Amino acid sequence: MKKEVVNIIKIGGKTIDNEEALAQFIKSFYRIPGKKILVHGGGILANQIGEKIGIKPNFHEGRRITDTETLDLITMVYGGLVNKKIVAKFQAQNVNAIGLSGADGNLIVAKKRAVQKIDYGFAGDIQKVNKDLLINLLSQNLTPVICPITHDEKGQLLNTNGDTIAKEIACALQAFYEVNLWLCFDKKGVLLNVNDEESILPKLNPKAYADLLHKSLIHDGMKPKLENAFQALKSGVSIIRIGSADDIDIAIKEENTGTFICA
Ligand SMILES: Nc1ncnc2c1ncn2[C@@H]1O[C@H](COP(=O)(O)OP(=O)(O)O)[C@@H](O)[C@H]1O
Ligand SMILES: CC(=O)N[C@@H](CCC(=O)OP(=O)(O)O)C(=O)O
Repeated sequence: MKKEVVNIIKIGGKTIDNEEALAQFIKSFYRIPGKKILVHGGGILANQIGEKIGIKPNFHEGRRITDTETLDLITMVYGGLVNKKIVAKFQAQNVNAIGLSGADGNLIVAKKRAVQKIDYGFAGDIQKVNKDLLINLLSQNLTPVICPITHDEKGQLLNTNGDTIAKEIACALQAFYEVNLWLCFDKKGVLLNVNDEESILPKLNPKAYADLLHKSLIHDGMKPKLENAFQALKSGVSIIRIGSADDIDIAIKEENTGTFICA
């Protein structure tokens, strides 16, 4: 029997930080047919608000190092400001959205990352996704809007990369739905030259990715994004695309846009 489609879309900090881009994205999201889940980041806003109150951002290979103060900051920014603003904007479009962190409904259980070469602080590695909760919410025509915060079931909140959350949700749901995973960011796709928007790679397979890594053409947040995309591919997620949140309208019309992740 053909499975129903669920679109899992992640938007990043640069879309959230731009009122116009966010409004446009929300309008386009409304037009995507079928069931939908939105995962959002908010890294830029967390950096900006942090700077104002004396909390400096600290990253290693695109992943934030999260001390106690930073954890409080990101809980307020991702779980409060960003999540609730997006939910309200959806309600204005008649999309009945429900905002969740990984602690709500025990949605995402994670383990604090063990200190190895780098101490990432309160960063969570996902152990379990409550797929039954998501299936239940989707069946009631609710649209989950998920912020990048997880918990350890012992009362500790943890910071988890938004692309990783979207990937883990995609993997957890792929046995029940035909999952389309869209990792949206500020550029048109994976670029051969990060300074040239026209150098977009329409397709990327693991071998070509290894080659790009070897040539140091992938850095910052693109590294975790692509690692997540290839893990989703391995787990059997049907369609994985990396592209601009501005181009989601084109993508809905089935026109080629962004970078397709393929085997
Ligand atoms: N080869 C590449 N193609 C496109 N972007 C790249 C590439 N290598 C590094 N990047 C950088 O990665 C960024 C995306 O990662 P990130 O900022 O974490 O995204 P987001 O927070 O929007 O999900 C891009 O804005 C770009 O600066
Ligand atoms: C552990 C880790 O890196 N967490 C990310 C979560 C937010 C995120 O993914 O936001 P963007 O998509 O806007 O980058 C962070 O705090 O930056």
